[in-house]
Amino acid sequence: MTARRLTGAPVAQRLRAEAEDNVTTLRERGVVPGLAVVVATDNEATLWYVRSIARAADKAGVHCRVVDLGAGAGADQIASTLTLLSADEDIHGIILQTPLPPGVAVDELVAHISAAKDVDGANPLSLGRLTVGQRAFAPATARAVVEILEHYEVPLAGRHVSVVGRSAVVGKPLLQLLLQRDATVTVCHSRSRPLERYTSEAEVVVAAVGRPGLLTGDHVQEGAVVIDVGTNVLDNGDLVGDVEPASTAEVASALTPVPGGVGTVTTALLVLHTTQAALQAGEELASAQPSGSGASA
Ligand SMILES: NC(=O)C1=CN([C@@H]2O[C@H](COP(=O)(O)OP(=O)(O)OC[C@H]3O[C@@H](n4cnc5c(N)ncnc54)[C@H](OP(=O)(O)O)[C@@H]3O)[C@@H](O)[C@H]2O)C=CC1
Ligand SMILES: Nc1nc(=O)c2c([nH]1)NC[C@@H]1CN(c3ccc(C(=O)N[C@@H](CCC(=O)O)C(=O)O)cc3)C=[N+]21
Repeated sequence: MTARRLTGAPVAQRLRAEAEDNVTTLRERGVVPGLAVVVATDNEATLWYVRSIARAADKAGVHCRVVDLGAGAGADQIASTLTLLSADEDIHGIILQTPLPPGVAVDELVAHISAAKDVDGANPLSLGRLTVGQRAFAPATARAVVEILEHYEVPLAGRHVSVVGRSAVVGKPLLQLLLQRDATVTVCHSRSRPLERYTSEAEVVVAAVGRPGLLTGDHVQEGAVVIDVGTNVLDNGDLVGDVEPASTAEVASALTPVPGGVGTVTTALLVLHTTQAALQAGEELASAQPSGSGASA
């Protein structure tokens, strides 16, 4: 079998169109959606990612404010920045980029991002709300996986999905999104041995680990759909996923490429989430300040 390439481009294009519709609606209300990206690192890959978010936002008509606190920023400074942005009316979405300076823990800081502006689902409250089925933004990457599966009409209800990786950014929220769609889900991690025991029984396999070549054709069953979330930069500068494409494509029925797969959709979703947060902020304001006569009934 030669696997079909499930590229992210058509999925991202549809999400961008949705974001542009939202921007048009917002503009009619005199609102320019604003996304703040807080950075405290000089990590090259992160800075590249921040530039690509800023480009995508600009193209969609979303104002992107990069708040670069430098690699020497302390936890207090980052926390107060997030608190200020959470109260800033021009900002509708906030992302805190990792890695953070040594000794600064991300878990406590993300709690300073207001849930309404948490467009990358980083605040533990967002994951909690997602888990019990309340409205919350899922981390863009986790949602990107589901958007790709839905775009290519890969059924999820009643199917077995094996997710490799249990981080709060990908594995855990993805588990919730898949359960919402009635999949049966196995979540694997570094202690799941042998890994193929848990991946070879699944109709859909998602790799989100950060290790080139972790998953091969030997790990998946004939006809499986494989989603590669990994973005690993090799010494020669090449970007590769967690899945060995050649051997996997011989067994799988479909596979997302890296680059050109999940990553492209992730950025589009961050922008879309920001426009959705801006729309929601407007709706909440309207219901909090009733202006018409019927509103007080
Ligand atoms: N395309 C995109 O938009 C994005 C891509 N990524 C990429 O996805 C990858 C994962 O990112 P992230 O979730 O943040 O990474 P983390 O390092 O936070 O988590 C990695 C997970 O993989 C598990 N793991 C490690 N080794 C193995 C192994 N040998 N077998 C099975 N599981 C293993 C870990 O297990 P344990 O919990 O036991 O340690 C952990 O749960 C990275 O390549 C990252 O760059 C991430 C976010 C967005
Ligand atoms: N809390 C958190 N959220 C993240 O979303 C997150 C993170 N942490 N840590 C780091 C990873 C990495 N990541 C990428 C997103 C998009 C591309 C992307 O757009 N890639 C394109 C282009 C790549 C290229 O051409 O170099 C592609 O795959 O086609 C890549 C990588 C988000 N991450």
